[in-house]
Order: sequence, then structure tokens, then C-alpha cells
Amino acid sequence: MEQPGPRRPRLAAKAAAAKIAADFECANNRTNAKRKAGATPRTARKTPLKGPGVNTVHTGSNRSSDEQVSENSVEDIGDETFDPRAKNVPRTESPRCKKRRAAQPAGMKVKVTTPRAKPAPAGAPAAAEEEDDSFPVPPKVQVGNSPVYLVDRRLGKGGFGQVFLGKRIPSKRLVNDPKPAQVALKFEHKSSKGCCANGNPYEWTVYSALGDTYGVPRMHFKGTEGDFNIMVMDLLGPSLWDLWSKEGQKLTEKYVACIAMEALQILEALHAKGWVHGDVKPENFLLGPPGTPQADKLYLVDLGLAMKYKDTRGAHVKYDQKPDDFRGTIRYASVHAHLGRTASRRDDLESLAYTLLFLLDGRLPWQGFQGDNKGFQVCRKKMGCSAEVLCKERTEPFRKFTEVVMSLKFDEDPKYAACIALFEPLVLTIPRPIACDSAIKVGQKRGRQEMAELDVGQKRGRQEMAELDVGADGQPRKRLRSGYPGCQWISVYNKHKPMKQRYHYNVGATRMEVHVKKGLSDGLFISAVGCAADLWALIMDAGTGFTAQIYKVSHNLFLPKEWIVEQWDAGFYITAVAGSTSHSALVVMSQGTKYTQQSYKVSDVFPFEWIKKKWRENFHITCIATAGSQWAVVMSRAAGYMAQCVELDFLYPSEGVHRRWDEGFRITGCAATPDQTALVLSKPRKAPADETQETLRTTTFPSQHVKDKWAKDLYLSGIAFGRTVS
Ligand SMILES: Nc1ncnc2c1ncn2[C@@H]1O[C@H](COP(=O)(O)OP(=O)(O)OP(=O)(O)O)[C@@H](O)[C@H]1O
Repeated sequence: MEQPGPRRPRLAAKAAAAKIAADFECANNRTNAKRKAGATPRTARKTPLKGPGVNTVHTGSNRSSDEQVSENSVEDIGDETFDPRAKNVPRTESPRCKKRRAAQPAGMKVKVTTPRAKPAPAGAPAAAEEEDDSFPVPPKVQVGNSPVYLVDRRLGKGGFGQVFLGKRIPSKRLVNDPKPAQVALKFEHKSSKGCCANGNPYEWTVYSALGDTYGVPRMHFKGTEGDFNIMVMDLLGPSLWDLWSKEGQKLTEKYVACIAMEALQILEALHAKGWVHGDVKPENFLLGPPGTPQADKLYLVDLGLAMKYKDTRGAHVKYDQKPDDFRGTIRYASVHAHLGRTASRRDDLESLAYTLLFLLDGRLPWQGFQGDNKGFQVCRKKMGCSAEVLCKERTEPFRKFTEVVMSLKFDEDPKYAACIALFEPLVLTIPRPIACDSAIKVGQKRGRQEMAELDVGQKRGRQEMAELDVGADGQPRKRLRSGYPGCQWISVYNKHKPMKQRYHYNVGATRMEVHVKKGLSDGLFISAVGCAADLWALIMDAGTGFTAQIYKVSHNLFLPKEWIVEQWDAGFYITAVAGSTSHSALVVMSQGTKYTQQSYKVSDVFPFEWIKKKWRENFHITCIATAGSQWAVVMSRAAGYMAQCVELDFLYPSEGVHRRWDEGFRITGCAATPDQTALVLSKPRKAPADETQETLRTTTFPSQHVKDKWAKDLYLSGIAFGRTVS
């Protein structure tokens, strides 16, 4: 539910609040100034103005769950530590998507596909394959300077086009013409979503840019005829999917090892040109035409989702995450693709690992999910599967390869040669079902010099193999997916001049009032709240700048809309929210903020679409919370941020946080469900004097750690409990 424009009358809002909605938005559209003129509600009158209490050290309550400021300084236990002074962080840029947009021409095809249930059998006549959604194509074509091709049987069909066999019309004049006599003709209707603004398919741009690339068929001609964009390309044979079907829906390890080695060579060549494929799957690997010398050679087709990951100067595209931006095929997509992270080489390799395991086992553990939430469920399952679990029936090379590609960093150079070398022991015996000694073949074709280079490559492979366990930073590679999901406390600390801060945890609803009253009487306001196992955590300090504060614990109601609307009317804004597993909410509202307008949304899925809409309207996220698997996001105008982004993952998104920190973002909100962690990162309009920020993940409430941080003038700014480990 949304309330755009002027606020609705109170009665209407009340009626709407009475309706329990799983997914609704509520907005307060009055200005701060206007509201300040209004009456203060009963609860508010009881609350004091901000007390003195800055620069004091408070000691002692004797309640066990209460912890106070300590002057003891203990050595740093930093789990996630960042100090911009130490790292000399550049603070200038914010073109998060700039490079990505540049690498992604307008009109690029965007698709979400599931694998074909019944692939068209290779070699079957077009008439027998014809389905309802096929379109009639002209009997012959001539595009660009191409010869005339008769359109023969259909070879295949995808979401964007149909591919037909094209036979050149025999003519004495063309006897010595080197152009191929048989080609594949890919027809794409002009109205296809795969077409750019200029009306040409995006895929043409990629094929043109790639030119002659190892393992990629060549585009010979392109042009339009009637309603069709037509690409004339190398004729190829059956796909790996066809092969897998023909072989009884299982391929041997030797077969798949050959595929792995050759596919890695192809991907290395593609990546070397600055492109990632974006849709690696069995259907997109084709063999050469049957009966030709290329019949056992592997090719990679369908470049409609390919993306540039390097610019013309060789710089890697910038990291970004748009959690609702998924491209690819759900079954084979990398978890990073599911989570909407900028595509990079690691995604192709992770998809290749899933492709190989599918060809071996005939099934992946995340098959069978259905419905609107399929992408989320598949990704959650992927994150819960370690390489050991996925490869428990497989030999070491497959397990190792899967483990390595699962933990690649965003811009890490994959060690292709080492990965190829992993599979070598499986393909020693001859004959090999797929030509995988391509290094030798290519060497023979292209001469000694390149052969020597490939020898260097093979040497490099052995050396790199030893390095596979080492990440790009020279540190032993961390296994990101352990297969044992777990929840932890996430605590965030900001540098601040010495101030009084107090925390309470394991607080039952009945004890809340005592703590809050005591804090308020000491001049402290609630700055952050959290919840674990239906017990609340409360952070109160003297650095909020609030002038008055009220709170409410609503039982089995996430969030108490009617109460919030009333407090909005009285000039209070939501400044902290937490939710419990039983869907109770603790909502804190304060006066003295700079906000001019506020809006919130409760949703069963992470509401990124709504967040983006609000960002466009100059709102920024000022609170985020969860109750069970539900999310509540509060966004405010005049929040004091110039940019904001979100990191969402099925574990604590360390890599994303470090990249954002390097760009000048700092964590300004955190929340976690039993499945996912979300961190909100913002760039303040006015940078604080000291931007040091640290985060911790601990299985119990970090009571001792907080004291250690206080000793370094680091104060709790956010707290959440939920999924951090996969
Ligand atoms: N060069 C080729 N030679 C022979 N068959 C081909 C060739 N290119 C594609 N095909 C066949 O046509 C099918 C569809 O081609 P392609 O994947 O390029 O189309 P698409 O519409 O972009 O598909 P998708 O929906 O998977 O993106 C392939 O799966 C394959 O069976």
C-alpha cells in the first residue's frame, strides 16, 4: 500500500492500518516545519529534552544484561577493520554504474531463462520441429555482401531468435569463392527485445567486437531482410545439451573433463578480449558440424548477454550491486548474478562449474523450485551447497575446480591454466570424446611461436595449480560456502569524540521501560536497536542530537502503522526499528532529526524496487529491520546523504563492504533475516572528521568487544542479528 502525494485523512489511514498487509508502504508527506507547529502527543510530553551528559564516563548498573562504558583499553580484536587514515582511501569518485552503463549499450537484451525442457533434436527437419511460437522466415536470404542462401531446416530456437541452415545457391561463378557453402542463419525479429535502440541486435555488436576469438563462431555477414535481422555465421552441430540427452542424460568424467578443459580455453580467450559471456550453460556450448574435422571441437554461442568487463584502457568495470537486476539462466547462474552484482569473469566460471556438474549428474540440487520466488530459493540453495556437498560423488578435480570458482573475487584474474591442469589426469587415455588437446592443435595450426607460448601456458598451469589455494591478496583462500549456515550478531562501530554510550541486551518487553527511563534521565537517547530470539538489544547514547523520543513495542505487528502515523503528526520521525521472530516490533521515534519527510515499507522480499523509486525521489534509507523473513525499510528526505547503496547477500558481504568503503561509503544501516544480511552504505554530505568504521560478527552479543571499542573511541552505531554464514 502506498500513499503518494498529500497525506490521506487520519481516518482513512486508520482504516488501512487495521488491514494486516504483508507488503505495504506508508508515507508521511508533511514537512518538518509544519509538523513542529502541531501538538505534542501525550507520550511525547513525558520525554525530556536532550540532557547534558556529553564527554562523561558512566559506570555501573548491577543488572547482568546491562553493560556500561568502561575505561579499560583492550587490544583490538577487529574482525572487519577499516581505517581510512591508514589506507589513504581516495574519496573523490562516485560513478558506481558509469563504466557498467558504458559497457552495456542501450537496448541490450535482458532475459531470465530456464533451460529448455525439450531441446529440438539436432538434424530433425524444420517442419517436424515447428512450434506455435515459431515465425515464418523467407525462403532465401542475402544480407550485406553475402551470397544468396537458401533457408533450409531449422537448427535451433532460443528466446530471441531461430537458427536455420543456410545453403549457398550453387553457381559456377562461385566455385572458388572461399565463403562457406553452408552456414547458420540466425533470424531475430525486428521487434525482438534483443535489439538495440538502432534496431540492430545487441549480439551483432558483440560478435563484431570479438572478431576471430578462439572457440567463438565467426559472424560472416549481417543485415536485415523484411522484418528480420539476420546474422550469417559458422555452421555448428549439436549442443552439449543434445549430447547429454543422447547419452542417457549423464556423461562420463572423462567426457566432462575434456569439456571443462576446452571450455576454460574458450572462456580465457573471450575474457582476454574484455568480455564475459553471461549465460554459460550446456545449451550454449555447441560441437562442430557432424562429419566434419570440427565435429569434436567445442564452441560457445549466444552472446546476447555478453558484457564488457574491461574498458578500452584495460581497467576493470566498477563493482556494483542491484539486487533486482538478474540476467542469465536461473539453473546455472552464479550467486553473484542472482544477487545482481556487476558481471565479471568469476560468474562465467561458476556457471561453468554448475554446467559440468549438471552434465555429470544429470541434476543440480536446486532444480525443482517453482513460483515467483524461484530465483531466491535457488540462490539460497546454491549458497547452502559447499563444493564438498555438490561434488561428493565426484573426483578431486571437479571438487577443487568448484571450490576455487565459488570463492573468486570480483576482479580476480582466474588461473585458467591451473584449472585446465587440474583436469589433465582424467583425460590421459586416447581416444578423447572432445578435442581438448587444443593447445597442441592450435600450436600446429598457428606455428611454433604460438606453440611456445602455449608451452609457457602449460608450465604456468602447474605453477598456478599450487597457487590455487591462495587468493588475489596472497592470503589463503577463505571458503565462502561452508554448507553450514549460521546466524551471528553484526555490530557496527563509528569513531566519535568521547561520549556516554550504554547498551542493554536480552531485554524482555517488560524490562524495556526501566532501561529507557533510566537512559532518558541520564540524558541518553536510543540510537540503535536490535533483536535476537525475541529479546531486544538497546543502544542509548548522548550523541544522537535528538530532542525528544518515544518508543513502542507492538506485539505481533510489524510495524504499528496507526501509532507511527500519530507520531508523525506530532513531529516525530522513526529513528530506530527492530523486529522479532514473532513479528513484534520495537519502533523508536524522535524529534530533533533533520528529516523533512518519511516513508516506510514492510515487505516479504527485500524491497529493492521500492528503494530505487524512493532514491529517485531524494529519499534515503534511515532505518532497516527484519522480523522473521520480513523486511521493513524506512526512508527519509533530507537524511544528509549524497549517495547510498545496499549490499545484500546470503552471508556477511565482506567483499562488497570493503569495495564500498574504498569508494567512501560507510555502513549506516544493517539488518538480517535467518537467510540474508542487508547492509545500507551511504556517503554523507558532510564527511565526519574521522571516518573510521569497524564491524564485528559474533555468535553472542559483543558485550566485551563493545568495551574494547569504546576504549578506542569507537561507538556502536548499528546492531542486527541474522544470517552471516553460508
Ligand atoms: N552457429 C550455429 N550452428 C548451428 N546451430 C546453432 C548455431 N547457433 C545457434 N544454434 C542453435 O540455435 C539455438 C538457439 O541459438 P541461440 O542460443 O544463439 O539463440 P537465442 O535466441 O539467443 O537463445 P537463448 O534464448 O538461449 O538466448 C542454439 O541452442 C543451437 O541449438
